[in-house]
Amino acid sequence: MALSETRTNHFKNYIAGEWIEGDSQVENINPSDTRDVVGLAARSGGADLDRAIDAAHDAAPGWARSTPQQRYDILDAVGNEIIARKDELGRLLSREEGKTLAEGIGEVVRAGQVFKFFAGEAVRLPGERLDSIRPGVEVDMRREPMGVIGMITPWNFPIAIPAWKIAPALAYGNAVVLKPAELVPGSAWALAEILSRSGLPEGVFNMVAGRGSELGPRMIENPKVRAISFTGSVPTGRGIAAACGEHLKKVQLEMGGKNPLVVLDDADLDVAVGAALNGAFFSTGQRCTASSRLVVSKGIHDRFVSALTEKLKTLVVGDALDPKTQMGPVVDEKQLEQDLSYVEIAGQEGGKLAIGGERLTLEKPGFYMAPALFTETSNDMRINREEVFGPVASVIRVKDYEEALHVANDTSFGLSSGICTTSLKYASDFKQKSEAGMVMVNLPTAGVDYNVPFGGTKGSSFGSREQGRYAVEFYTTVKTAYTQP
Ligand SMILES: NC(=O)C1=CN([C@@H]2O[C@H](COP(=O)(O)OP(=O)(O)OC[C@H]3O[C@@H](n4cnc5c(N)ncnc54)[C@H](OP(=O)(O)O)[C@@H]3O)[C@@H](O)[C@H]2O)C=CC1
Ligand SMILES: O=C(O)CCC(=O)C(=O)O
Repeated sequence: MALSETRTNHFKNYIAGEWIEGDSQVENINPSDTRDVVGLAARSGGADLDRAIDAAHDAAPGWARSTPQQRYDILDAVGNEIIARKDELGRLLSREEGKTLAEGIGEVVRAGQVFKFFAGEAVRLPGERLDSIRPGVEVDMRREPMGVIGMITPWNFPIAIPAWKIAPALAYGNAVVLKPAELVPGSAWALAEILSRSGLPEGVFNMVAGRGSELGPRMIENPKVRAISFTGSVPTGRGIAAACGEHLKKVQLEMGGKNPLVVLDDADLDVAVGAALNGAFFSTGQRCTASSRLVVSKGIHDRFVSALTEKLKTLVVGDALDPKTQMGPVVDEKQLEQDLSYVEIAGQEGGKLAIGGERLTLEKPGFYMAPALFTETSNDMRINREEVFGPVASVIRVKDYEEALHVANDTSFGLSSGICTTSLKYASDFKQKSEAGMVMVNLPTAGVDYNVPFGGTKGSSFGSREQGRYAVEFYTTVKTAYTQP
């Protein structure tokens, strides 16, 4: 089933080893050119979801008994195919989500690397053995699969986020039911299509597309689903956590951020401006790790603002598939309205708009916006408390490192944080005292490695970490076995 840029693609569900139409279909629209329909995607109701969960439940015991070598071979081959097709899959991703082609291809490669990483993890699943407190008794601790894992994924990383949930789940012997975001069904479909030819037994991987508000609660209520992994907004995440609590289901949530990038007087200006530009505006600011608060000390403030403003003046906003584009469109009309409304709110609260913030009308009809930078903001303004999830950043002027640290930590979120400084003392202190799950020194707050843990503190994350070998915690349960030989 090859992808087409000229014919209409049909993004079906994948259930029990078969491609299934949904109850109805929704158009997958290209945000760079709304005349372009990327495909027609299945929209299913509860019956398809129930069948997918049944299929996963039936397949789970067999897959749990598969050998580490079988899992390695399948996951490694999936990773290889994704990487080999990076240009084609990157185009599809950028066409449906709106990040630039370079970012789309980069994300596809990341997804492939994730599969290859977890192929390796499948053959080195750790166990432990301890001496019992009783004479002659042996105690073993083994990690076993959970069973069926339900996954609910967002639109902003349409292939990498499904990949970093699916790959560890399969590596550790679980069966999967994925519900991708309705806005970006193509990339999830392409991944499912690769998995469908990978040699996985029928039912081990299933994908059902449809409205989250309908399928999400139904997935959580189903007793055959043992754990839910979610990435998305805070309100949806909170609802999922509450429902999982009621149904005693293991849950992992990755949600928003209001990530600070601290810039100190002694920072290398080019490094700081580069980190801010990348962290705040690349991927159109649609990253939970985006640097939406730029906390800048007073000695470098004016130089930093002026250099960043100059960069933004020349940032090329346009069609995601045009190689000259440096920032693609916003994902859809609703998100664009949200971004523009925060520009208005920031202005009303006294923020000074240094540049951007308006809707752009370009040659092709799309959801384009000029990247916005606010100055003279304070940390109590809504623009600095609530996640915008678009190309909007604000500068908060502080007097010194101590105030910067305080402002950085004064938030209900705690996903990532960054500091630009040439001082080892401040870098080291910040790494220790920042209340974020991921801390960057002289690097953007966004753009993480696939082989280390990902996640935050406070309102950003809940449950154990994703990615790297720490993912084993969520996707397995520990069995303690006592033996009297
Ligand atoms: N942290 C992150 O990475 C992300 C954060 N966001 C934030 O969320 C805001 C809104 O974006 P949105 O896409 O609506 O985010 P949501 O949290 O609503 O969507 C994320 C996923 O959850 C599903 N979902 C929606 N409602 C429910 C529910 N009641 N139960 C279970 N699953 C559900 C969605 O399905 P479907 O979309 O198919 O209905 C999607 O697959 C953004 O503006 C941004 O601030 C958004 C995306 C990613
Ligand atoms: O910054 C990154 O590399 C990952 C961001 C992410 O996972 C997200 O925005 O959901």
